[in-house]
Amino acid sequence: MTETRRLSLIGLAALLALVAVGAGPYVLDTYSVNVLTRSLLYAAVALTVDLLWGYLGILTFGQSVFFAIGAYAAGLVFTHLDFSTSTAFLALGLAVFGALFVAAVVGWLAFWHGASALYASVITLVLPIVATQVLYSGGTFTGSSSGLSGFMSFDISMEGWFWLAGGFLVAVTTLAFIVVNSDAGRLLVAVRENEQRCKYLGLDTSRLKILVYLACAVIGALAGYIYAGYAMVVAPELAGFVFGTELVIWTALGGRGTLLGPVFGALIVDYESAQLSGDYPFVWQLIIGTVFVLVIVAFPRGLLPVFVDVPRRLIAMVRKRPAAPGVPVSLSTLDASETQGEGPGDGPALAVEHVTKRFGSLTVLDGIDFSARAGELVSLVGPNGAGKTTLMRCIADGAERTAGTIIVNGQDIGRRPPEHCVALGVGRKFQMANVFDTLTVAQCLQIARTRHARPSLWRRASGLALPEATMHVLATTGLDRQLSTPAHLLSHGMKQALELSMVLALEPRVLLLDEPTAGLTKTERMQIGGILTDLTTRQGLCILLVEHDLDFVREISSRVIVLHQGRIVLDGSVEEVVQSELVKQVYAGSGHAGIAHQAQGEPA
Ligand SMILES: Nc1ncnc2c1ncn2[C@@H]1O[C@H](COP(=O)(O)OP(=O)(O)OP(=O)(O)O)[C@@H](O)[C@H]1O
Repeated sequence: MTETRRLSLIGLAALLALVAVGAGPYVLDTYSVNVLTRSLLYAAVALTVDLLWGYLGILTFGQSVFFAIGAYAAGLVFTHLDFSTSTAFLALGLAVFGALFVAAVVGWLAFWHGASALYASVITLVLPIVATQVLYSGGTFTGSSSGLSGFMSFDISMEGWFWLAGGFLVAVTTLAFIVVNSDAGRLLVAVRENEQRCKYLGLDTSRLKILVYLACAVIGALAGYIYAGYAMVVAPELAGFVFGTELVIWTALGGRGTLLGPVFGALIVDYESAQLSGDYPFVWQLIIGTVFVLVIVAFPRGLLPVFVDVPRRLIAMVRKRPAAPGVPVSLSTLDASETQGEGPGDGPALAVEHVTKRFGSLTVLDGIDFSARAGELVSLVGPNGAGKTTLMRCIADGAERTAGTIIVNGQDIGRRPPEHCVALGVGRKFQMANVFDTLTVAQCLQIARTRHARPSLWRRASGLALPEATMHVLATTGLDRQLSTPAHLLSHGMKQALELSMVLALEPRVLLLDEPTAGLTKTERMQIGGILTDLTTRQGLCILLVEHDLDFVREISSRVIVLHQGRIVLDGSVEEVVQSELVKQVYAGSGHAGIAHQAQGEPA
C-alpha cells in the first residue's frame, strides 16, 4: 500500500467517525448523550495512558491529574473571575501551561538519565495522591472535598457538547494514530523494547519520553477543560488515584498498544458503569471487576487484538503466507560525501589514560593506559573477569569509570552519557546480539539512522540510504534479502550481523566489539573477519575487539592488548603476545591455556 493510500484510508476512517459522532444525538436518548459526552472525554485521557504505557512502556497512574488540571483551571477561573470570553481564554491558557509545568517537573523527575521504569511508575502513583491533597487543603478557593459547582460556562446545548467532545476525541485519536505509525512513532516502540540499545544508537530516550509525556499532559488538560465547561462541576476525585487506575484498567481491557482498544474500552466501560450503577447500585462495581478479571485472564493483550487477529489470521491462511509487517523498504548506498568523515587528524582515534574502575572495594580496572589509531584493529584479550567488558563500558559511557580520561577523536568524553559518546564517534556492539526483536530488519536499520536522518512524524519512508560499511555487511551476510523479517525470527548469527550493521549505520570512527563471533559458525566467523579487516583497511575505522577465539584474533589484529586482573600485562604485536612467557603464565594460571598452547603450535 502506498503512503498516500494509507493516509487517505486513515482520513476516511476519521471522517466516518466524525459522521458517527454527528449522528449520535439524533439516534441516542438524552441520557445516553449526556453520559457519553463524559465518556468521550475520558476516552481521550485513556488514549494518553495507552501512548505512555502501550507504546512507550511507562505504566502511569497519574494521567487523572492532567485531566483535573484542565478541569480546575476552568472551574477556578469561572468561579472566582466569572465567565467571559477573555476568562475562557485565560482558563484555557492556565490549563495548558499548568499541565505543561506539572508534566515538565514530573517528567524530569521520572525520566532523568538512569531512572528505571518502576521509578517512573511510583512517581506517577504519588502524583494523584499529592494533587488530591492539594485540592482538599485549598479551602474555599478550591472548594475542598466538595469541589466547585454552580459556575457559569459556555452557552452550548447538550448536543453541542457531545459533538465537541466527540470531535476532540476523533482529532486526537487520528493524530495519535498517524504519529505512532510514522517513522518517528516507531521510536516509541524501540524505546519500550530496548531502551539501552536506543541510547547506544545515540538517541536521547529521556528527552523523547518527556516530550511524549508533555503532549499527553496537554491532551488530558484539554479534555478536562471541556469536561468542566460541560459538567459545570469539578471535584477532587477527578485528580484521584481511583480515576487514574480506572484509566489503566480501561486501557488494559481494550488492548494496550492499539490506541483504538483503550478508546473503546473507556467508552464502553464508563457508559456501562453509569447504567449499572443506576440499576444495581450495590453490586455494579463487583460486576465490572469480575468482567475485568475474566477478560484479562482469557485475553491478556486485551479485547481489540482478539478482534483484529482473527480476521488477519484468516486472510493469511487464505493467502497461505503471513502478512509482511511494515512497508517494503528499498536500500541505497550513501554517497561518500554525505557520510561523516571527521577523523582525529594526526592524533589517536582513541586514547585511554589512567582509567580506573571500582565496584565498592573491588578494583576491576587499575590505571589502564593505551591509545589506538584510525585503521588499527586492537584486540583485547585476557582470562574471564580480567575487565575487558568493563573497559568497553567505560569507553562508551562517560559515567562508568571511577577515574582517568578517555579521548575519542581528540575530544574528552568527560561524563557524557552513551548517546553523547555516539555523537563523538563511538559505536558499541554488545556481547549478546542487542536488536529490536519485534521490529523488522529494515525498521531496526531505520532506527539506527535516526541520528542522521530525522524521521517523519506522519509518513513512513520507503527508501533507506545507508553508509557503504553497513551495505557491505548486509550484502555479505545476506541480510539485505531479509529486510521484512522481524528480528526475533533471525538466526543467532544473523542477529549479530544485524547489530553490527546497525552500529555501522551510526558512522562510528571508534568501533567497540564485544565477542562478535560468539556462537557463530566457522563460515560466519570468516565473514565477520573479512568485514572487520575491510573496515579497518578500507574505511579507516579504529576497532577495539574483545575476543576469546584466539585464532580469530591472530588472523585479523594489528595489535593485541592482554588484560589480567584489571591491568595491561602486555601491549604488542600478535607475535609478541604469542611468544610472551608472561602471557602464557596469565592464561595457564587462570586455567585458560589458549595462548600458551597456540604458542607451542597446539590447537586452543
Ligand atoms: N556491576 C558489577 N558489580 C560488581 N562487580 C562487577 C560488576 N560488573 C563486573 N564486575 C566484576 O568485574 C570483573 C570484570 O568483569 P568483566 O565482565 O569486565 O570481565 P571480562 O574480562 O569481560 O570477562 P569475560 O571474558 O568473562 O566477559 C569481574 O570480576 C566481575 O565480577
